[in-house]
Amino acid sequence: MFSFFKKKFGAAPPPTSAPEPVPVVVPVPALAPIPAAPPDPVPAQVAAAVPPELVPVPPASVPVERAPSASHDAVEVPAPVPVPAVAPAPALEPRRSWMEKLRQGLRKTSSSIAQVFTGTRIDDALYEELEAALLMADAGVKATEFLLEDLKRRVKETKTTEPQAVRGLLVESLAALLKPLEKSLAVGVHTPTVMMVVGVNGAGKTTSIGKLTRHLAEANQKVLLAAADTFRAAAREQLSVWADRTQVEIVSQEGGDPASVTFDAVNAGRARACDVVLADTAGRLPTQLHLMEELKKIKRVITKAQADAPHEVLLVVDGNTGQNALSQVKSFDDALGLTGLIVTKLDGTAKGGVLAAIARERAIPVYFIGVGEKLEDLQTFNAREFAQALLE
Ligand SMILES: Nc1nc2c(ncn2[C@@H]2O[C@H](COP(=O)(O)OP(=O)(O)OP(=O)(O)O)[C@@H](O)[C@H]2O)c(=O)[nH]1
Repeated sequence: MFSFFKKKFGAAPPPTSAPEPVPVVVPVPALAPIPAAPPDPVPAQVAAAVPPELVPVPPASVPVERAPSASHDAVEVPAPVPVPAVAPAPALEPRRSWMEKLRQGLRKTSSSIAQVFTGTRIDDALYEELEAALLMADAGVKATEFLLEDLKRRVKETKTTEPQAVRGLLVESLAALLKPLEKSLAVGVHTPTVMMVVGVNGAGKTTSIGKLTRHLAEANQKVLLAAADTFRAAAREQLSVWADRTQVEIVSQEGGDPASVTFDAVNAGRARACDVVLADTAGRLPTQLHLMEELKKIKRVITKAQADAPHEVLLVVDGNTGQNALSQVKSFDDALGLTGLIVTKLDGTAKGGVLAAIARERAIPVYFIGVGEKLEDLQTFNAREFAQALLE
């Protein structure tokens, strides 16, 4: 069973519309393995509709896991004791296969960097080659400068003399640079947690929402999807397919105002006691100012439906676009105030260095990275794993 975030309740929330934020979130930093078999028996018609790589899940009405709670009208609510999340048994095999996928996906980026360390001496030529390789990998000037400085310091401090050992030190430098991007997506503090997902056309928004919904449903979260891409029928259909597969509800409307669809969805999510409302928006370029205004309107309207929402504004970026992805991060962040990123399509890219550029120039948490179209190809971001996959 997946549990990359877990809710722990110290007490049941009061039945009013302004609940105290009693729930404590204990995020688990890494994804547990994908189960090889469905955890529960599922109706035949559901099983038949699900493609082989997906495991059917029980309906979304599965009760949310809550700790035994105090009485509703108890005046003194004991402070919730932060209970360590029940970490899944170390799932070495699946995580290892994820590392293999990541390594494979980043091979185009990593092979040119690996070349740098094939010589016998640590000299200016090595650092110059490394600089060129990092720039070619779209790490950007600032991150490249930072990494070179940091690496030279480590080489000096450790009195390293072997080029291959320098490679190991670069893993340390890169892992340290990327570390601030590492953060778990948490749900459970707000009911529902409202997430708005934005990005340019084809970045992988709908696919990522589908995968994320699946992970959430697996963690017994009741999810409602808002198809706020009201222009493209195919986008709504694509989201409906994911909703069917994951047995979650969807609010969708043909040709309507995306803000009003989202407003209805958030209200429905509140009325139906959903844990998460995920709004898929239409793809747009940051230069299409009227469409960026539309996104701002969707965000404002979400706040009207639920005063403290949206809790997450997630940008999905195509990692294969390198420095372009960085400029998207900056533009969408300036317009909307992003809370997290999902970086897709890191499979087969020569531009995997872009995460370093993001870390150095606009360090917005990367909740997930994607290396393919299958469910298991979207996983939590781990700085050290990424650095190792890229450089070792
Ligand atoms: N190789 C690869 N393909 C991916 C990944 N994530 C998504 N895709 C594919 O990218 C294509 C576009 O994905 P969508 O989810 O439709 O993108 P979108 O951002 O919702 O697109 P619009 O609705 O047009 O804005 C699909 O064919 C996905 O299967 C990934 O990590 N790797």
